[in-house]
Amino acid sequence: MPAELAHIRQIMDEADCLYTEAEVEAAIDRVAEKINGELAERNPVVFCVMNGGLIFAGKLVTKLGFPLELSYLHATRYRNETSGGELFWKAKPEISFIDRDVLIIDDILDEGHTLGAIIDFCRHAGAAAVHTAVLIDKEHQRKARPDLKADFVGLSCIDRYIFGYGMDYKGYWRNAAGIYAVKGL
Ligand SMILES: O=P(O)(O)OC[C@H]1O[C@H](OP(=O)(O)OP(=O)(O)O)[C@H](O)[C@@H]1O
Ligand SMILES: Nc1nc2[nH]cnc2c(=O)[nH]1
Repeated sequence: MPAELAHIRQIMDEADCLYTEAEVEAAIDRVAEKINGELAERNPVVFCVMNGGLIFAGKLVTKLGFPLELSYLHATRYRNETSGGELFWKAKPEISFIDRDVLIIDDILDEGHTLGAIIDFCRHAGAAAVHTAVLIDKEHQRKARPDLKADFVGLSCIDRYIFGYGMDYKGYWRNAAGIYAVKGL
């Protein structure tokens, strides 16, 4: 086994489980119920933020009981590292959302640079309203805009580097069926 892959396996072996699969699934159910209550009549355009938003968005939208259009955008600032840098747009939204409600779905609200920039982008591009859903909100005092909260939040977590349910450790373990914190980070 390549040394790098052994390290990736060891990360899982030593990680702390913050939320089990059952706990995350229950949180996704709760978020879906809230969105069904608030957006069912708004005909939103839904954007998954790639890559991390993939699992949460995929699971969430199947629980939304109203017609919606689903697409993606790709903005990244961690680029498989464990600390963030400049936001880089890999793909801007292709579906027009001028004068429409938009729902942005992402995995994690950490410092908030990513979600803030996406919200700004959608507003400047003519969205009527921008709604945001994140699977998990990390609790600390380093938020880029302390007033920026996601409208729909599944879970919250302590200030550690986490992976699973779409979130990666060096590009791996987005597939982990639970949310884990890396030992020592
Ligand atoms: O709140 P912030 O500190 O801005 O961090 C949150 C963002 O970081 C992750 O994306 P990342 O840049 O790692 O790309 P990825 O989705 O491909 O993992 C995550 O998916 C969020 O989009
Ligand atoms: N995988 C992962 N991506 C992030 N992006 C911002 N914070 C995190 C984190 O804790 N884990």
